[in-house]
Amino acid sequence: MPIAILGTGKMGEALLSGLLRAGFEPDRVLATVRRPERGEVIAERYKVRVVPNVEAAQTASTLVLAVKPQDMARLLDEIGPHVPAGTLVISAAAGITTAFVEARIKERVPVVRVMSNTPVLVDEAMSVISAGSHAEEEHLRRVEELFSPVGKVLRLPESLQDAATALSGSGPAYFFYLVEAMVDAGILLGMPRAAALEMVIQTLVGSAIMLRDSGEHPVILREAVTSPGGTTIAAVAELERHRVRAAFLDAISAARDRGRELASG
Ligand SMILES: NC(=O)C1=CN([C@@H]2O[C@H](COP(=O)(O)OP(=O)(O)OC[C@H]3O[C@@H](n4cnc5c(N)ncnc54)[C@H](O)[C@@H]3O)[C@@H](O)[C@H]2O)C=CC1
Ligand SMILES: O=C(O)[C@@H]1CCC=N1
Repeated sequence: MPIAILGTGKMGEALLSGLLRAGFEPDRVLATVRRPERGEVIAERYKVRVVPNVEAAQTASTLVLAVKPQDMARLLDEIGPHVPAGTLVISAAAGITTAFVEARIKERVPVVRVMSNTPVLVDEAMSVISAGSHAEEEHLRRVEELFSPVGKVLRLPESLQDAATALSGSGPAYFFYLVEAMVDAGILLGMPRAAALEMVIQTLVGSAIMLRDSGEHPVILREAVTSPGGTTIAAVAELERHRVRAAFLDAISAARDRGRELASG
């Protein structure tokens, strides 16, 4: 039985491409779109069948809902009466609770909420999953099987999903923002733009791999770079003076709060 992505935008396409890289046959994957031109692009690029939402809901044994939170109620109103019992429904939207999805589907179906992130495009996603009230161990395992080929999967209680959205769902944006800011700093110091970008990206990649593979706490890794009376501490002192750590705490709390608001439109 096929799997269907409903709402094949940026995240839906990233998940679709991940499923195909993980070995799903294109003829076992369905996609739905709002705009026909987008449908042509998706069908041409991935050789999957683009179908109406109701057909996807009636045909697929697993549905991945990847529309924007603000569009979720309308999508569920459309497909809710047609989703057969036993269909696994995976919601990938920020802020939308499993209860919100369950309440709009006529049959009693297992719902699993997933917060993934765009590194799914390079098989390095962080996907946080939580079970809805009718989802059992076997459903969580099926979701793990779907998402583990494209990155890490972590089970957490649904009460932490908005925090996960703020931390890892939106997280790539914070690193890209940091890269932009560091490249600007390089430009300020007279570094050619291309050289600055290359230096910052390689520094980020090297640091990320050290964090992942060394098992050391980030404080230890930072201390190893920070010589007494040296250059790094001069920079860290400025970051502290500008309250960058406090800004991160506030920023990520704001993202969590925004997630909580999204289900109400
Ligand atoms: N972009 C990201 O980094 C992440 C996004 N998400 C979640 O993924 C979801 C999608 O986000 P994006 O891909 O960024 O947005 P997007 O706007 O690129 O994709 C949504 C797609 O759904 C389509 N759509 C809307 N209503 C539809 C309907 N009734 N039937 C069929 N298609 C419909 C839109 O035309 C659009 O192509 C959101 O709920 C977001 O919270 C989750 C994690 C990360
Ligand atoms: O910005 C957003 O609302 C989505 C959810 C997580 C990442 N992007």
